[in-house]
Amino acid sequence: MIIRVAVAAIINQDKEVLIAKRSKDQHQGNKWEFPGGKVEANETSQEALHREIMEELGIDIQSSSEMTSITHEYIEENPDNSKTVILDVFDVRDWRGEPKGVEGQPIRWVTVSEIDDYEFPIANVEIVNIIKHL
Ligand SMILES: Nc1nc2c([nH]c(=O)n2[C@H]2C[C@H](O)[C@@H](COP(=O)(O)OP(=O)(O)OP(=O)(O)O)O2)c(=O)[nH]1
Ligand SMILES: [Mg+2]
Repeated sequence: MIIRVAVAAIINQDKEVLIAKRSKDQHQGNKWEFPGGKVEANETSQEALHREIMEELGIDIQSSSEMTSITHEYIEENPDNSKTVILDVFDVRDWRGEPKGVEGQPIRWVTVSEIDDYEFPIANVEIVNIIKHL
């Protein structure tokens, strides 16, 4: 199974990035993530980004730019559970509203020097690296 995911690196004026905690029942549960979700059929990644970020954080993205795209294969013990994710990552600096964990998920603004204190899915290594060098 291959799934495309739209992901936001939301960065504020203090250069902090917004992270959210995945629930224990989700794939890669209990890890921190950059908010986002699956791209649906008949939707571009950028459209999915705007939709998911409104659903998850209640904010309206005003503009976003492509940051990177990462393909990663998660291999599970049960091969039926293995999946390849394509993470289309966007740099987001401009939005309307105040982010909230709309789905009850903990959210945090973290600085580049704090980011290594959080555990992310392995596919996120390159994203974290890019953010550190912005
Ligand atoms: N949102 C997000 N997903 C990530 C990141 N890193 C990473 O490997 N993933 C993986 C985990 C999941 O397999 C997939 C994203 O799915 P998701 O669970 O966020 O999708 P969704 O918001 O549509 O939610 P759901 O209702 O299906 O749970 O991508 C990340 O930083 N953010
Ligand atoms: Mg999601």
